[in-house]
Amino acid sequence: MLRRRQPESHPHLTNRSDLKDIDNRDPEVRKALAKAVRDTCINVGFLYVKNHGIPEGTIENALSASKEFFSLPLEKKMELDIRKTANFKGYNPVLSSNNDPLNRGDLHEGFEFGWEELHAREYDEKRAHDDGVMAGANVWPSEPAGFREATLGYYHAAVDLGRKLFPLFALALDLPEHFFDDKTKNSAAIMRVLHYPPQTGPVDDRVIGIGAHTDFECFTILWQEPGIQALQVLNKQGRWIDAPPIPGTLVVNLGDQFARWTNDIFKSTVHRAINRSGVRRYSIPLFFGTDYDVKLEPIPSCVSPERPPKYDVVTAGEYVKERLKATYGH
Ligand SMILES: O=C(O)CCC(=O)C(=O)O
Ligand SMILES: [Fe+2]
Repeated sequence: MLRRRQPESHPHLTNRSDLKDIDNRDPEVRKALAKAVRDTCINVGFLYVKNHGIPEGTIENALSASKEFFSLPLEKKMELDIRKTANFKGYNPVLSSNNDPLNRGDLHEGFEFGWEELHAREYDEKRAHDDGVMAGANVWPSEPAGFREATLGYYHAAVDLGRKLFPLFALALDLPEHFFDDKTKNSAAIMRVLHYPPQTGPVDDRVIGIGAHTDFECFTILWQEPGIQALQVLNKQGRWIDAPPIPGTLVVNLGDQFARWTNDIFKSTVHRAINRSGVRRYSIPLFFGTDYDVKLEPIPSCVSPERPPKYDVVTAGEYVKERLKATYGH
């Protein structure tokens, strides 16, 4: 396993974790893995994972389905306009979202959905209740054929990975490894497939692929298209550091819910993406939160007289919904 190598002094992020031991129950092995993750969570909040267990074919299927979807005429895609749903599911066209309030819009289009069984299409009442302000079904396009199955296939594989990462983060916080189990029963995970058209012409710093932001949930698992540099991370010195795609790896970055759970001990890292490659770029982030009805209360060991609670307590659903409203403007 490679250890952190001071990303501040590197043009590229280098933090990597090898997840080949993620299913190993040996407490010493798990402690070592958690220790490596801990350092990164506290100092950088962004790492690459290899041996993540999501099959290449699953990634390829989701990617080719989303490429086909994005190549449909705009009117067709707009039938599923994300602004038609109260729970922010569906399609957002180029420039319809704005992640950085100082910017003029994000130069990407996306399609967003949440938990759903592959074979039981009915939305069950219990979930609708537990999801509180975020309750509501997914919406799906009628074409391309197989879009739902291909994207949900990736979703479920990534959720399996996410479920294995929560215990690792708990260990990294010196908590019992099942600390998050009762807070993550419903997989409040949102997946987006994203398309960034190439950005050409005069540079306007206020119109980029996705403006500077932190993610809203606990952590994000991000697949980015190989061979295209676009993603950047803001380091402690306020400099943008490239986070290029590394074949065979996924990016895992921490978000605001973990910052809230840990009273800012875990870092919610500011990042952005700019596609000046001259070709289309695709990416697939999957955001893992605690269940929507769960309150984001600081973990007791992260609070002390010297470190008083930094955030108001809200439920995960209220927090995510507020941020989505600010991003999509409804
Ligand atoms: O496309 C990327 O590389 C980043 C996407 C992202 O930051 C997001 O959707 O929150
Ligand atoms: Fe993000």
